[in-house]
This record gives sequence, C-alpha cells and structure tokens, in this order.
Amino acid sequence: MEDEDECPELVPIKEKPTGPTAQIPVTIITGYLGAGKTTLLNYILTEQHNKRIAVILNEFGEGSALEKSLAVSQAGELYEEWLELRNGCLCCSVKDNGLKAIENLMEKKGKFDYILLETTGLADPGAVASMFWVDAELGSDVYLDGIVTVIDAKYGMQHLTEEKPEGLINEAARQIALADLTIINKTDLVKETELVQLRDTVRSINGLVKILETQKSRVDLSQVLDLHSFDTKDGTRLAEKLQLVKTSQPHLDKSMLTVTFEVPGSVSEDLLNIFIQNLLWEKIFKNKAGLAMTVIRLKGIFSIQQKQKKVMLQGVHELYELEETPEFWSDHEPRLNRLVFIGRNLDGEVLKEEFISAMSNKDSVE
Ligand SMILES: Nc1nc2c(ncn2[C@@H]2O[C@H](COP(=O)(O)OP(=O)(O)OP(=O)(O)O)[C@@H](O)[C@H]2O)c(=O)[nH]1
Ligand SMILES: [Zn+2]
Repeated sequence: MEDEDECPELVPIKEKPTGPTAQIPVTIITGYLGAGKTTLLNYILTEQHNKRIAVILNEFGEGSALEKSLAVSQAGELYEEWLELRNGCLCCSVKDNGLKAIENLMEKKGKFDYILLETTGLADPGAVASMFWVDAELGSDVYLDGIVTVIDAKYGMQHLTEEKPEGLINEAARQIALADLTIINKTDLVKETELVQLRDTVRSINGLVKILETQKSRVDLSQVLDLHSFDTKDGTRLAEKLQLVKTSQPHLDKSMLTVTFEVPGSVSEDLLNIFIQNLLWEKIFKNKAGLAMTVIRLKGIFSIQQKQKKVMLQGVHELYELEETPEFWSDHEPRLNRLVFIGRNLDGEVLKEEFISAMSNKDSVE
C-alpha cells in the first residue's frame, strides 16, 4: 500500500559496516525435495525488510513462476544471470550447489548485505557449510550465519523413516541434524497429532535446534536471519543454550540423535584435540552394540588449562574449530566442560567415559 501523500517511513541510510573487508552473512536454506525452500526464499524476497539480500535459488524446484522465469537456459547450460529486484534484492537461479554463484556474486560486492543460498533437496548442507571454513578466499568474503532446514509437515516423517542402504545416512535426518533452525512447513496439510509426532522426532534428532511451524513458509524474518550460529563472540548464549540440551530418546531405529554431558575441571588443549580427532576423523569410538559412532554436528564450551577465557568448539562433519570466546571464567564459577553431539549410533555414557579417560591420559603429553 503506497500512498503518495503519506510521509514515507524514515529509514536510516544503510552503509556497509566497514568497507570492503566486512564479511557478508550467508544463510543456507536446505530441506528435502519440495519441502518449501523456494517458497521461503520468494517470500523473503517480497517481504519488507531493510536488507539488500542476494538470493541463490536452485533450479530443481517444480516451483514458482519466479523460479521458472529466472532459469535462463543456453544450449542446455544454465546461464547464470543476476536479476535486480525493485526492493534492492538480487536474485539468481543455479544448477549446482551454489558456491560458484557466491564467488561470481562477490564481483557485485557492495550491492547487497546478505546472501541466502538454497541447496538442492538431497544436498548435504554440511558439505556446503564446510566450504566457508575451508576455502580461505570465500571465507574472507562471507561467513556462515546459519543452516535453516525446511521440513514438509505431510511427508517429513516418511522422508525420515526411508530405509537407506547399509552405511548411508538418511538425507532428511542429516539436514535436521545440521540445522540451526528448522521450519516445519505445510502445516495446513496435517492434523495436530501428526504435527506433534513430527516435532518430537525433529527434537529427538537435534536437541539444539529451534523449531518453527509455517504455512507457505511465512515466517518472521528476524527468526531466520542473523542467527550468528557459528559466532564465537557470543559464548554466554551458547553456554546457556548447551545447558538446556538433553540427551534424546531415539524415535526412529538407527536414528540420528543428540547426546550431551558435562565434566568438571579444566582440560589440556592437546588432549582435547586428540579426543576430537579420534572422534571425528578416526571414528574409533563404538557404542555398546559395537557400531562406530558418527558425529555430524558438534558443539561445546571448554575450560582449557592455563586459559582465562572460555573456549568454544564448533564442528560440522570432519571439520572443527576450537576458538577462545571473549568471555572470562569468573572467580566463583565452577570450571567445567560441556559437549553436545548430534549424530548416529551415539551413546552418551560411552562418550563421557572416553572423554574423561582421554583427558586424563598423561602419557601422550610431551
Ligand atoms: N499446501 C501447501 N503447499 C505448500 C506450502 N508451502 C509450499 N507449498 C507448495 O509446495 C510445492 C513445493 O514448494 P517449493 O518451495 O518449490 O519447494 P522446494 O523445497 O523449493 O522444492 P525443490 O527445490 O524441488 O526441492 C509448491 O507447489 C508450493 O506451492 C504450504 O504451506 N502448504
Ligand atoms: Zn526449490
């Protein structure tokens, strides 16, 4: 509703924060085929917001008119074209995982201040997310703000229970395990009881994730953007969040789940690194049934010997980072270590024992 006579709302001119070195946040939008990813992005593009958002759509959607009109095909190859929308947003449609599009987008630096990236329905968002950590050039331009997973209220349960060949991870479960936010979409198509069941299952997979429910992916944007899920600046918030997490009761056979524990005291950084590498890289820890534990997402807060500040752990698949937060351990605060693991075949008791034994292993310290 534009009224010529009305005084336009005053909006401060948004300058780029600190010139060419400022990193742009990227939110990865993932979710199983047809869950409502493109619908979410189209909604965000048309919603009022004070951001200049660059949106990268994947072109697999049976999708909307907007999506279709953007897929410009040239001799069977997708020709990547950025369209500038009236509200200052940029949009493009791509065929691959979108990282190339981000690189190309960087040539337009200064024209946008946020990137939303839709992955294909079967994509492993962890692999996409890892690129922002591994690729130094990409990493200096952009940072990962969060992974948002859209779930189909009607078919989500079915996707989650699909049997995969031995050893393979269910893609839908992996997408939920890695999510910082999940949006259960298409709630118009299900009864409350089905919704409750799906919500409980999502929670059992990922004890850390925030869950929203939507129709047509209509969501409050402040809940989706600027999550700062991987920031080390906010150690307090992570510590509080990790404290609320509970070890979950698996809802599905062979399912992904969350386990957590706390161990008092301070640990050696070297031993901690060895423990994490044994867990993520060597995969030497087994549950009581003899199955190797696979961790997909890892978070933690640690008290490291000789360090006055809290140290944060972030892990996605085999990549991890230990980083000091700006926050000091206060004098009265008990020193402790808290870990949250999301993955398969996890046994919290076994992991805790392994952690304690690894931290007290004096032989491997030089
Ligand atoms: N009934 C119902 N349909 C919806 C809702 N949200 C989206 N849809 C429809 O679901 C279909 C798939 O939506 P998309 O947004 O293209 O899903 P997507 O996740 O991008 O799909 P892919 O890119 O193919 O994986 C479209 O026909 C949408 O109109 C909803 O809340 N309720
Ligand atoms: Zn789509």
